[in-house]
Amino acid sequence: MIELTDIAYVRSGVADLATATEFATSIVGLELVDGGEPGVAHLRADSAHHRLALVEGESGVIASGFTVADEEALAAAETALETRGIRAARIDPYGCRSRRVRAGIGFDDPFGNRIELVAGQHSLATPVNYSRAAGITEFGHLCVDAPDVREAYRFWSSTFNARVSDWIGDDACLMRINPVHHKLAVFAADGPGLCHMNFQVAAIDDIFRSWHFLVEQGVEIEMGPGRHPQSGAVFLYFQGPEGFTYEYSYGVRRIEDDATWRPRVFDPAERGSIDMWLGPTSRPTSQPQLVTTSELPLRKAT
Ligand SMILES: CC(C)C(=O)/C=C/C(C(=O)O)=C(/O)C(=O)O
Ligand SMILES: [Fe+2]
Repeated sequence: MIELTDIAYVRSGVADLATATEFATSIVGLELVDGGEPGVAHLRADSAHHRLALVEGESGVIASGFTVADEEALAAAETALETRGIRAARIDPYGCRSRRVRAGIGFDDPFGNRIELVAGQHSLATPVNYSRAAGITEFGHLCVDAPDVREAYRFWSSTFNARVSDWIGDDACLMRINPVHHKLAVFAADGPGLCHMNFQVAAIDDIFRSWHFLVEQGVEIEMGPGRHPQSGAVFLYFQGPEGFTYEYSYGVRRIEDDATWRPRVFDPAERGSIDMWLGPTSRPTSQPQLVTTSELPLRKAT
């Protein structure tokens, strides 16, 4: 069993880096960190060096990153994956520098989502200089796509320390790797992709303040404000450039007593199973998975 200690980052390919970066800063509120790497924008949300890396090139998600404890754990994970017939490749030194990690490996999950495990993710000591007062406190969760959500859960729970917190029928599986209700979700879709990337905000007021701001800016609101009955979080989903969906949420449930938690199965046909406030619901737009890692050639960091 491979122990994931946290979610690390999302790496996304964008055809128009300037527009995607402008959106991630001025609209979402992330800080643009000077990564010293032409063609890559590193966006910070919390103490980690970055949580979102936008890489100029083909449009689509490149990888979803998770941390493991250290380099020994990473080597053990590589062996464990290979034992299961999953070929994991080391991320080269330039790739590690770009990701601000000491070491990492990449592999495809059974549905074609590119997953990276990393050790030694860099932190920054200075407070985050948010580009807009959106109230962001941290990278909350990420959500990938798969055609068979139950099979995806079998993969995540048998390979990693991921446990289901709740199901939305066979449409979604919400998984935890620590007491937070979910750090990883899998949504049903025809193929692999990134359904959305979530940032937690400090207060319910931040959700509603951002809602007005986003509407004023002409941003497409995909869903919300509403409240998910699974995590109890108040949410707002909105669409960034090139089909990248962002979510803000506030008030996610923590499952402190792991042993007694029983996952619930919500019926997606029930009005209210997605939004307890009964607002209009829609499935967030996904960014498709890039089949080839088209971010190459990686340029040498200065
Ligand atoms: C939009 C999906 C179907 C949904 O309802 C997701 C639930 C939650 C939650 O309970 O907080 C998420 O944020 C999520 O899985 O992304
Ligand atoms: Fe979410």
